[in-house]
Amino acid sequence: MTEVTNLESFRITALPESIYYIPKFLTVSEHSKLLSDLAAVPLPKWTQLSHRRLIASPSPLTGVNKDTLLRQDLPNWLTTPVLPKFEKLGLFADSPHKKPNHCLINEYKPGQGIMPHEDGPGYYPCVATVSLGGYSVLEIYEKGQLDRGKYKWRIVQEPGSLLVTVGGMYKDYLHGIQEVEEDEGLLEEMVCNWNALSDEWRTRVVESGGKAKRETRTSLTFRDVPKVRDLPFKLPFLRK
Ligand SMILES: O=C(O)CCC(=O)C(=O)O
Ligand SMILES: [Fe+2]
Repeated sequence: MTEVTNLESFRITALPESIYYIPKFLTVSEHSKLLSDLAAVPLPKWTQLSHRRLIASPSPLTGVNKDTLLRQDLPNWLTTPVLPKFEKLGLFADSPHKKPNHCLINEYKPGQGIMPHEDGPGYYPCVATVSLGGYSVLEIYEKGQLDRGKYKWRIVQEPGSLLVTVGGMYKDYLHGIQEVEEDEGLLEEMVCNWNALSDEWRTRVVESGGKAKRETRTSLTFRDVPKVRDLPFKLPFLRK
C-alpha cells in the first residue's frame, strides 16, 4: 500500500490547479471488503438513472436549494476504511465538519457515464473519490470549452485509487465520464497522471494501441456539506 501522509507529493503536476491522484489508496482486502459491503446494500437504496445508478448516503440533500443535509452519520462500512486515511492526509482539515458527512455512490456499467458538470455550491470545495471495480477516465473541461465538445485533460482512475479535487479545479472547471464501452486515445501524452498508473495497466493499454474496455466501476465521492439540519424528530429506524 502507498504510504499516504504527504498529499502534496501526489499532486498531478500537469494540471494548473489542485488535484491529487493517490494510487493504491486502498489495500486489496479493503477494496474487496468495500465492494462486498456495497453488494449487501438493499436494492431499494439505489436510484436508477438513465446512465448510472446512485446512492446518496446517508440521504439526498434537501431544502429549496438542495444544499442541506439531515443530520445522520455515514454508515460505518463506508467510513471505517477511509476516514483515518483522509485524516492522515489532512483532507477536510479546513472544512466545516473537519471530515466528510456525505457520500455519493455512483455505479457505471460499460457504456455508462456522467455528463460534464460541476458539483455546485452545496458542498465544501473538496471531493475525495475512491474508485472500486474497473478503471475510469475522468475528463476535465474548461467552462467555455463545452460547446466544442472537447475535454482539456484526462485522468485515469484505477481501482483502489483516490482522487482529491479542491479549490479552483473544483469551481472553475467541469468534469465528466464519457458513455462508452471502450476508451480510445489513452496515450501517455493524453493522460495527465500517466506516470502514477500501474505498469500492468499501462502495458495492456499500450499493447492495445491506447484502447481499454470498461468494466463495472463504482465511485465513492466523499464530501462535506456545510449546512446540516436536525431531523424534526428521530424516526426509530434512523437511530444509530
Ligand atoms: O464517478 C466519478 O468519479 C465522478 C462522479 C461525479 O462527478 C459526481 O458524483 O458528482
Ligand atoms: Fe461531480
